[in-house]
Amino acid sequence: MAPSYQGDERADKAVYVVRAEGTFAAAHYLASYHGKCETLHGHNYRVRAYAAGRKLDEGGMVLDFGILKKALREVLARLDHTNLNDHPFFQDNPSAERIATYVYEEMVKKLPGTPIWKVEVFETDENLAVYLPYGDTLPPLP
Ligand SMILES: Nc1nc2c(c(=O)[nH]1)N=C([C@H](O)[C@H](O)COP(=O)(O)OP(=O)(O)OP(=O)(O)O)CN2
Ligand SMILES: [Zn+2]
Repeated sequence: MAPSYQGDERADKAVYVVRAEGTFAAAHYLASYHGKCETLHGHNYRVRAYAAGRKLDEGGMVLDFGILKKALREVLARLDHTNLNDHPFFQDNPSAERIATYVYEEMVKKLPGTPIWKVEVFETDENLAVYLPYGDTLPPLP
């Protein structure tokens, strides 16, 4: 059955979003921070990556969850049980924001051409950083 909006202006704007989630455990400290986070400690990070698209394939999918999940888990596996301060990308301040940026950059390398909309990094259940590479717009969608 055709979507109910077919033929009106929403047909050009409608977007599908799919999300994958993964976790990793890592140590870090924030070298430029003045407080308890400047000493070495650890987190169980939860990371969500979102991909977007306007069109569904013949299987009715914008992107197979499995493809997104595999890429995310491969990226997170490289961070799991490491000291994030050893990783040059984080410049001795592995904030949740920098981790979100890193995950985005690595996801784009693994899934070229797949529009990654945003990456969320939960340091704890309460502490969340979000990276929106295209700000308040969507990435270019095919
Ligand atoms: N914008 C950001 N702020 C902070 C980050 C960050 O990545 N981005 N990170 C930290 C520290 O990593 C710290 O471990 C977590 O912060 P904080 O909430 O202060 O500490 P707790 O999780 O232990 O929470 P309590 O409420 O104090 O128990 C700091 N800021
Ligand atoms: Zn921390």
